[in-house]
Amino acid sequence: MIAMPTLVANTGPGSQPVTLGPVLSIFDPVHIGIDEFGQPVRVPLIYRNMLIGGEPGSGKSALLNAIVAHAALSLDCKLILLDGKRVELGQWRRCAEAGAFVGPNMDQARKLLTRLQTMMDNRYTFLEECERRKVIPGDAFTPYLVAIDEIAYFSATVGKKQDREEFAALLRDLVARGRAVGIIVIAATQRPSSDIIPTSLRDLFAWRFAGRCTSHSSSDIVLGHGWAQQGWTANSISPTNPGVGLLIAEGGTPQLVKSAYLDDATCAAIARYAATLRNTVNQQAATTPADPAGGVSAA
Ligand SMILES: Nc1ncnc2c1ncn2[C@@H]1O[C@H](COP(=O)(O)OP(=O)(O)OP(=O)(O)O)[C@@H](O)[C@H]1O
Repeated sequence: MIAMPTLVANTGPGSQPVTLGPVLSIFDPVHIGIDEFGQPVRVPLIYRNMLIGGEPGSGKSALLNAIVAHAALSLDCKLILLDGKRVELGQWRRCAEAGAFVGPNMDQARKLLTRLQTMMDNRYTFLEECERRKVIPGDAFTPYLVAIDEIAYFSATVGKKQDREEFAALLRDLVARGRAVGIIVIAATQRPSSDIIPTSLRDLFAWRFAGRCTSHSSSDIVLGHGWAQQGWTANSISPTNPGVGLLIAEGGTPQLVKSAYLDDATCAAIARYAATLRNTVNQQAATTPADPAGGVSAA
């Protein structure tokens, strides 16, 4: 595991470095909750994607926020946020890249994913020329975490059919090809139906979390066909226990997890702290071009 470094910023020529506080790394496993035995559940997200499904109120946004919190505190990761409701991920707006917080605007969503797709292709060209297969810690390529709450808003609800199809195709391409170049997609949907999550798309997500679902088949749409018949169904989760869900990894068996929960005040406090860290790093990078580390180092 990569150690949690402390960010040290130089405040100007001749001044003493200022310690800002600890930061995380997106190359570290992300704490998403506890298992049935109260043990922490940490999932590696780098080179992977996660699909979060479940009925309204099952705790999807809460899990998404816990993951975004880790990414926001990881200064080796950039944030792209798409949130049709604006308030689910809104607290992280200042941590996102410029222009990379998209609310209920299909046009902006398509343009953002198109830019990401172009960047992904450029990164592959670079890796190919360097005879490498993937990004690594400390690389010139910073990983991106793309959080979407909720997929169906863009892929099935708003805009023209052609635009929705284009959005779905772009998302599929990013999920399919983005992993090696450091693009991590975490997407939530309250409609785990086959028109929103076709098997071909679901199977591209290495991690899948099914919060309480209204039916066995909705649960299977998230986890994979046949799990309900084997007794693993998110339909049996109590509606009075939000945040509980079944987590499955590629090729694994579902595991019961209670997701970590950050209330609004805690989320806001972490977001403010992360935004301050990020601003400091960006300012240092802008004002001290002669220093290859931008005047900021992780010590
Ligand atoms: N892990 C958790 N622990 C405790 N309470 C939780 C947890 N996750 C969610 N909750 C509670 O459940 C409520 C609903 O959660 P959340 O908004 O994440 O659901 P959702 O599935 O995203 O709903 P929607 O689809 O309507 O957006 C939260 O406001 C919170 O009170």
